[in-house]
Amino acid sequence: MTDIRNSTAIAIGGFDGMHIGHQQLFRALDEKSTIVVIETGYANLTPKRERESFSHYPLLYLELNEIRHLNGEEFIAFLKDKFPKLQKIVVGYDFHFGKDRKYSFNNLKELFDNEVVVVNEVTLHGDSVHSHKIRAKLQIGDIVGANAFLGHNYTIKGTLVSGQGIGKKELVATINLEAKEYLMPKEGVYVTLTRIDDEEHFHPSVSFVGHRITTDGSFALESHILDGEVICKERATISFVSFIRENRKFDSLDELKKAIHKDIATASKELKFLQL
Ligand SMILES: Cc1cc2nc3c(=O)[nH]c(=O)nc-3n(C[C@H](O)[C@H](O)[C@H](O)COP(=O)(O)O)c2cc1C
Ligand SMILES: Nc1ncnc2c1ncn2[C@@H]1O[C@H](COP(=O)(O)OP(=O)(O)O)[C@@H](O)[C@H]1O
Repeated sequence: MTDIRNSTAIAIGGFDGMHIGHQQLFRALDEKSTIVVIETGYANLTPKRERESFSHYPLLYLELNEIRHLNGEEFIAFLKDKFPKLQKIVVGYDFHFGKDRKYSFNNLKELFDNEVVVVNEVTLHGDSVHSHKIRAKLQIGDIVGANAFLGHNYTIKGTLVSGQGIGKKELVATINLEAKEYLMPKEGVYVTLTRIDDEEHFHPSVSFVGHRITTDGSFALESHILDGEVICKERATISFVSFIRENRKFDSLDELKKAIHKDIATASKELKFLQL
């Protein structure tokens, strides 16, 4: 296993999302590098250790409370203690640290006796890429926009829970998931790809996020697999591709069923098109 104490370069930030702005920082790292994650407790795009799926560098997690009181000199000393061979610190143009976020990259440059790389603002179509903007896009169902900022599909890993038991009998079979640590996209129906347990591949799927206002009104995150019956034992991963329609209250299960079949046709068509 890599010993992170041998790292010669680090990138620092919150890194919720591991979006294209963050990826730009990682490009400035060297072979022996570590990503230093400052945990604020608000990460809900790539909560906890999910950030690890989006980089091959090891990650060191620091609680914000551990470092928020440090002044510039103390912060550098803290980093040097963790990384005795440190030669390069990589941060973005808006990186701040210390009490009241008082210190910026300028202070790092003044105080660190080696290289400080400051990555310029990463934008997409003139819009600055940030985690809070990705959250805002997901909350209005703009999956395509969120995915473009992320540089990958928005992905939720959930644990299997039981549903109401009417899906399979009266509608279509679904895998019901719980994923409390993630930001839920706007309520509605989505074209998705779903990975079951530890399978290596994703299945084409259509997913519902929201309160089942037509049936029992409870909240659900559920995925219907399009390429045949599957058995899910413990968990599944939903990768969001695009938004199909809003959540609706139907007058009967029959009408809901018709709508679901239309959703299935939409998702199949879009995913076939993507695979071409
Ligand atoms: C593709 C799809 C679309 C759905 N759309 C709606 C909807 O618009 N309104 C709603 O109340 N429930 C919707 N549902 C959720 C169903 O109400 C739910 O699957 C049904 O209540 C069965 O739940 P169960 O799996 O817990 O038995 C949708 C489910 C799927 C798979
Ligand atoms: N759009 C961007 N362009 C360049 N650097 C960025 C961008 N977004 C974040 N960074 C840098 O990445 C690191 C992590 O930032 P963080 O505050 O966690 O991201 P966000 O602003 O997306 O929540 C910081 O060093 C920050 O300056």
